Amino acid sequence: MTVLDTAAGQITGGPPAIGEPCVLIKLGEVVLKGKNREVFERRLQNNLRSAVRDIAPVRIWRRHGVMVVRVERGGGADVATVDALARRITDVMGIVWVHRAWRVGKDPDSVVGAALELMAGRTGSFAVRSRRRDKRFPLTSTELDRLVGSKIVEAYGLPVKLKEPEHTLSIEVDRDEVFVFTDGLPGQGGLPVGMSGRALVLLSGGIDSPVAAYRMMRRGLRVDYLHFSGMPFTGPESIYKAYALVRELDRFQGGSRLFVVPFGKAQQQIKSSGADRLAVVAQRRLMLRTGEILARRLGGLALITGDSLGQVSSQTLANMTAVDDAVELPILRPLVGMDKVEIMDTARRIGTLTISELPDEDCCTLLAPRRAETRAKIEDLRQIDRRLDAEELAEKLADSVQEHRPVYGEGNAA
Ligand SMILES: Nc1ncnc2c1ncn2[C@@H]1O[C@H](COP(=O)(O)OP(=O)(O)OP(=O)(O)O)[C@@H](O)[C@H]1O
Repeated sequence: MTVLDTAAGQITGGPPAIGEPCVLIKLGEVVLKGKNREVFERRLQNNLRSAVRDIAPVRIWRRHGVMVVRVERGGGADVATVDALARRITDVMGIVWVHRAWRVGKDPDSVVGAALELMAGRTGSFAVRSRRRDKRFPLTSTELDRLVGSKIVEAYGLPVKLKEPEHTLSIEVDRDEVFVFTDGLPGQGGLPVGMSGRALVLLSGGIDSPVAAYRMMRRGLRVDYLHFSGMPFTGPESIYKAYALVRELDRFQGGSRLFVVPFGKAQQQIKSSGADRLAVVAQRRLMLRTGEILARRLGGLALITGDSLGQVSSQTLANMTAVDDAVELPILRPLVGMDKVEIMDTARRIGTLTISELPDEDCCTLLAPRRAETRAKIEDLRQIDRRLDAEELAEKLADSVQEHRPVYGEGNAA
């Protein structure tokens, strides 16, 4: 266990001398939820507990607009564990800032000890900002700022800069304790996963659909994933990619499920139905029909795709409308107004870009016509569907689905 020797500001062995390391969380839109706030916070607390389950058992407290995550008594509240908790919590949706903090007693020495530990190893200017909610504390906020500031200068020689410092050390004096923390890590924002219900993501091996999944989880949807492979006419590479993508995305919700449908034979049927220039849109309609059946079985309320208006010929407004016509569930397209560069930036940040860029034999290349239709007519597509008996075909495809659990565990939302 690591702890601090307050006088020297050094980490040494033994039980904590100055207080308890913990994590402070600033909530995002949850705070705007009025009467529903209670429900949102409960959901967030459940998600937090599940997300950190393999690091440490935790207790979560609400205090003055923040949440405090503390390791359960006997759970090993050392600095390294709490650092790991803070990093993991940055992936839990619904949180704006995550601070590794010290919860200390209401005496100036403990506050100084915590401040020295948090500032150890830093370079650049700093400022101390104290807030005193309990006026019985022996120092005013200005006196506390000065005391802690001078100890940091003495220990580490860092320059004080009150305007736009590189580091801000915050001290909050509450009724029973004091919290000391630094700038912290940005969270994902948004709403807690599970708050908005459940939906099914159509996940190709490409760049866009993983970003679409991320954006909808961030709006509180818990998602399942559906991938169509070209099997038996392609290799399993696209499935491996989908698997790797789901593993990466799982850190935002936990317990993700991937459903895979071998789609090669259905594509052959589309080809021989004479769909020609309409083949890509007809195929997309069949994918969504299949997705709708599966989503209903899973309790999903919507389908999610990575379409972005005008990005490829199948994503014109006319073609999207023609796809919508095949299903009753709403199709959510969170990327519809985003540029490719913006989508790629997000993919890079959430860690899916390098996986999406790996080569694979996409199922959809099997069907690419020489010139794809950009203004598909719904009546023509309905005719193709009748020739295919699309309703029954979609049922068969949904029955042929194979379920995978790329990450084991129960997930962090109900
Ligand atoms: N093989 C597939 N399995 C599951 N969904 C798919 C598949 N192919 C396409 N989709 C869905 O249809 C959307 C549009 O696919 P399309 O191939 O036209 O565009 P894209 O820009 O290449 O998308 P992506 O980058 O997600 O592959 C995808 O974002 C995805 O939601």
